[in-house]
Amino acid sequence: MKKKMTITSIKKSKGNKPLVMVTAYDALFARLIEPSADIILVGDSLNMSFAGKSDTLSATLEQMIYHTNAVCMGAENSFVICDMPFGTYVNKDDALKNAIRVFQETNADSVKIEGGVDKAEIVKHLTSNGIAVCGHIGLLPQAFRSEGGYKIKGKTEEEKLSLIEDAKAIEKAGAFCIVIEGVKADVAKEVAKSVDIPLIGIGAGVNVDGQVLVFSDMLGLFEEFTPKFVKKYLNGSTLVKDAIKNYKQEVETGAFPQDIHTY
Ligand SMILES: Nc1nc(=O)c2c([nH]1)NC[C@@H]1CN(c3ccc(C(=O)N[C@@H](CCC(=O)O)C(=O)O)cc3)CN21
Ligand SMILES: CC(C)C(=O)C(=O)O
Ligand SMILES: [Mg+2]
Repeated sequence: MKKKMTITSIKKSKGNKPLVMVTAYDALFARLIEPSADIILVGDSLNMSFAGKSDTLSATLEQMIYHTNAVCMGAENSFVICDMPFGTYVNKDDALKNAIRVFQETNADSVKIEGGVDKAEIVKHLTSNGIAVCGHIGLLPQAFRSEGGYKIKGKTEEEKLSLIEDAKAIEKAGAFCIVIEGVKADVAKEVAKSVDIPLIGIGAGVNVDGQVLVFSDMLGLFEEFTPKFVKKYLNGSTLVKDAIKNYKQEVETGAFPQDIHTY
């Protein structure tokens, strides 16, 4: 059986072994992902990939708690991180109240918060009250509407310096790791070198301390869009559609059910 990672072992992995993070939204997939993943992220991307919405902004705390419970049921030996959804950490009191709900109502090991220098005080308030926090810097999906799209970061010297400041501020606030999303690879490499906690990349190149992908993207199940950073390790949608088509044919021709499926 797999040994569950801890805050300490995750921190120690920096410079030793890349961390493997995958999202999951339910017990079924969490169980399939658990053997290979170091960390399972219950991402608010579930609002798109599970609930069919066009961005993450309308995900609710109740939804995140529901899905986190399902994931924890399927992956009892995995370190589980629950994304704090949009609007649930606008100030430190709200953030703590809502993160405590996640800790009391699920078995999550940590929460994730989007933002850098501007969120450092909130991160500090959570970590000093017993909530382990994973940061998230660079492209922030919850800023989709305010920024008018998903914008790759680190394209200017100014952006590079501000990413380094973000990482340092989140580290100083007590976070044990940081997701860095949609950042030029050479810049992400420098950001990773500027802190002692692991930086887990998504669309941030290979010179970081780990990688995260959305499971439905990497399994080729999500057809709405495919960011450049996604590699499809399975032709999921083709396999599923072909299987259902096969079932349809067998139902319509009477080839299914056979004797072995019949009482
Ligand atoms: N299924 C899924 N996968 C994800 O990776 C993901 C979600 N959902 N939902 C939340 C956010 C949104 N993410 C996204 C979505 C789109 C792009 C995208 O279209 N990127 C463009 C580049 C944009 C630019 O150049 O500024 C691309 O071509 O990759 C990136 C990240 C990452 N997250
Ligand atoms: C893309 C990952 C890092 C995420 O935040 C999510 O799945 O919601
Ligand atoms: Mg997210």
